[in-house]
Amino acid sequence: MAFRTARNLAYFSNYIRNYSTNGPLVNVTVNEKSGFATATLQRPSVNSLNLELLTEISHTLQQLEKNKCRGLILTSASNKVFSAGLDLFELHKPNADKIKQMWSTLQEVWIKLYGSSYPTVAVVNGHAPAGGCMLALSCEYRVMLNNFIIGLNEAQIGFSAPMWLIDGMRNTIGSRQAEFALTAGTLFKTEEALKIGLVDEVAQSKEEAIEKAEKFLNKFAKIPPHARSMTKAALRGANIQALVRNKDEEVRSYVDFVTDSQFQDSLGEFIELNLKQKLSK
Ligand SMILES: CC/C=C\CCC/C=C/C(=O)SCCNC(=O)CCNC(=O)[C@H](O)C(C)(C)COP(=O)(O)OP(=O)(O)OC[C@H]1O[C@@H](n2cnc3c(N)ncnc32)[C@H](O)[C@@H]1OP(=O)(O)O
Repeated sequence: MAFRTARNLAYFSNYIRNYSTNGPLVNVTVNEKSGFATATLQRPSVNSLNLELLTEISHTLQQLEKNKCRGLILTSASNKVFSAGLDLFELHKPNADKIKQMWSTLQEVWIKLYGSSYPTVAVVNGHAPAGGCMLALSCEYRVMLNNFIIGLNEAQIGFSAPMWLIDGMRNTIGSRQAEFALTAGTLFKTEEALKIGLVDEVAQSKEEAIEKAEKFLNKFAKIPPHARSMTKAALRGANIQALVRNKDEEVRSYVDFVTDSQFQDSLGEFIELNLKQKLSK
């Protein structure tokens, strides 16, 4: 067991509380009874993933792994947006070095979350396009609130989701649905997402969603943690290894792609059409 004594659990809780004070963009709390951690993304206003937020998520996941977390609930402080995906303003006319770091940190986040030894649930309490959907897909279970959207809309913005993310979508909703969804860049409403299996349960409130998430995590209470994590690694390891082998090459091609004028034009159009905040000319 990860926490054999109440003292261990108390130490872990304090550790996480202390750690959380250092992270303004991700707040981590631990339920002392269950030992489950809740990581709440809180970058105003839509948790768009810039380098700072990605770095903090990556660091949080590393700390949770180190401290033998018993289960993670990933959610948002906003009651409208879980995460709006990559920060589109940072992708526009970018500094190549920063984009390089951003992409490489995004890969790290996926590797750590998708490959975590502990069980994970996304409480999707708001919209989750693109990178927001990626975070949810990396978890083992998704509980979503009604009247929001989720999906991989990269095609609409002018690029393709990377292979590891396509595989995650395929594993979750099946090849045929994934092909339809990815080529059209479909964003699904909560009920539609439930129907195709992109989310596992729907909840009417965040409290209900957290209850459902805890119920999922509690399913593993009697399963030896090492057996659970070995099985997860066996199921997910090949996808992770494929990215690890190709990490640097993918960063290089992503930087080339994003800095190209054709992508910049289509990104500019997407921002002008879809976001309230406009580009400074
Ligand atoms: C080769 C590369 C391969 C793969 C990459 C794969 C990984 C991931 C890629 C991505 O994540 S790309 C990002 C895609 N994101 C989107 O398409 C989301 C766009 N945003 C929206 O659709 C909506 O804003 C919303 C998230 C549904 C929320 O709608 P709502 O009406 O509630 O809010 P509003 O539109 O008014 O936005 C509030 C505020 O937030 C700013 N905003 C929104 N999204 C982003 C974003 N992605 N990046 C930066 N900023 C964003 C928006 O401009 C508003 O700002 P303001 O308050 O200052 O006006």
